[in-house]
Amino acid sequence: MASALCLRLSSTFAGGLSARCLLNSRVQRTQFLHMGRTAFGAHDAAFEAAKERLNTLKEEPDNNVKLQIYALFKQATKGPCNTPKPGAFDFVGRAKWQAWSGLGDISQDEAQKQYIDIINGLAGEESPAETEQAGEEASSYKEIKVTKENKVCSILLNRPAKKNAITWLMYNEIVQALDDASKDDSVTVAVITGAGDYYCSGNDLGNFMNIDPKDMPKMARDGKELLRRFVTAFIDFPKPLIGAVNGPAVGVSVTVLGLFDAVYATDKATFHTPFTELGQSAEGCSSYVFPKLMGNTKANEMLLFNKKLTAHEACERGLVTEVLPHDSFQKEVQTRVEYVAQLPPQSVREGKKLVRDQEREDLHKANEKECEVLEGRWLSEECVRAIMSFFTKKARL
Ligand SMILES: CCCCC/C=C/CC(=O)SCCNC(=O)CCNC(=O)[C@H](O)C(C)(C)COP(=O)(O)OP(=O)(O)OC[C@H]1O[C@@H](n2cnc3c(N)ncnc32)[C@H](O)[C@@H]1OP(=O)(O)O
Repeated sequence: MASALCLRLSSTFAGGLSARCLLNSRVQRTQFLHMGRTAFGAHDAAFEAAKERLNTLKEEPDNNVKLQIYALFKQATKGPCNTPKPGAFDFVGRAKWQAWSGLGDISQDEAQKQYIDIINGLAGEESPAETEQAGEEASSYKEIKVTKENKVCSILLNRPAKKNAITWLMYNEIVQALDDASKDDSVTVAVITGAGDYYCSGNDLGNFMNIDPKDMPKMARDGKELLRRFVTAFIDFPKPLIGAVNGPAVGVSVTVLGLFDAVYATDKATFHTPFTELGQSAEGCSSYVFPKLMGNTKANEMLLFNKKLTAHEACERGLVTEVLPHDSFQKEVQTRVEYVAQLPPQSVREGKKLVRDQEREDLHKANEKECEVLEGRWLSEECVRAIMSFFTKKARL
């Protein structure tokens, strides 16, 4: 069943690439050349250039972006969707159909324009030379930004356009940054925060797309291993780790907060772990830590029944140390972090170790167990359907 349901949004249907396929035959090319302005739109040259640019992108766009590109290409070249809706189990076909029909009757000209804008935007993102030349520390990180200053290592989740959703790359980068901060003697404290209006929207649901059905079990195994390593990096981080929750937090970004040493939240932050809505299950050691922090019934309210907490509720339940006013959040957090940074580092490390050692083994066991259960969940029909709903814009939290 899992393989029948899994999604494959391969690049061959993503607009420009399918454009190339569409125009492969001589007849099609001739038709294309004779379509002219009325059949297409006022941006023909730029549209052609955008198609070429799409083929030269170094990184494949996210699947939902591919869907958008596909839909706009169809609308620009064929007009409004006029094909029958694919059957219930043709998930990819339905996603494509829904994306195209979702454009309604916007004109071919407008579709061309949006297609060009998206592709030019993607191409622009691939040349971020200006920020690097602005004198910032050279860094190999792509989706987080790490800065070290005055003994503080700051890890910024840096995909604001996607609400800082965590991709496979980003999980790896966070593990790498924590490992580096733990070994760097110039660092006494680490802080994690988010760019833009969100702290983090949790696991990037695109992590589960673009998978060939036969590769689903491997994807689940690899995901389990990556998640295990990710959570382990938090359990064993030896220095003080502080969360600066600058906005809403979702999923795995909430659960691992239970492994931080202090969590400061703006009064605009919310805390949401919608695992069962997504056909998934608890991770980040939350099945162990949350009941200890807040008691079983309150933990269940979050982990099983998906209750979204305000910052004050999260503080009452012990997940947040202190709620700070949004307008002075950065400044207030900085004061607290600077205080921790100048404390005698060995003393703080020994103190943290004493506390963590009380439950370290149990945390590792909880992590193992949670990852095992999740591996099975990712292969379930419930989970695949929930992710599909997200990408076809039927369901947002
Ligand atoms: C190694 C694997 C380990 C796996 C560990 C498992 C972890 C479990 C979890 O973390 S479960 C939580 C998963 N997260 C979600 O379900 C959140 C999904 N997102 C939303 O519901 C909404 O986007 C929102 C409520 C976070 C924000 O809504 P809003 O309307 O304000 O904004 P948009 O929906 O328009 O979002 C802006 C763009 O960001 C993309 N995006 C947001 N969150 C995610 C995400 N988690 N995964 C992928 N993409 C995300 C969204 O698609 C928009 O992109 P677009 O502009 O290109 O459409």
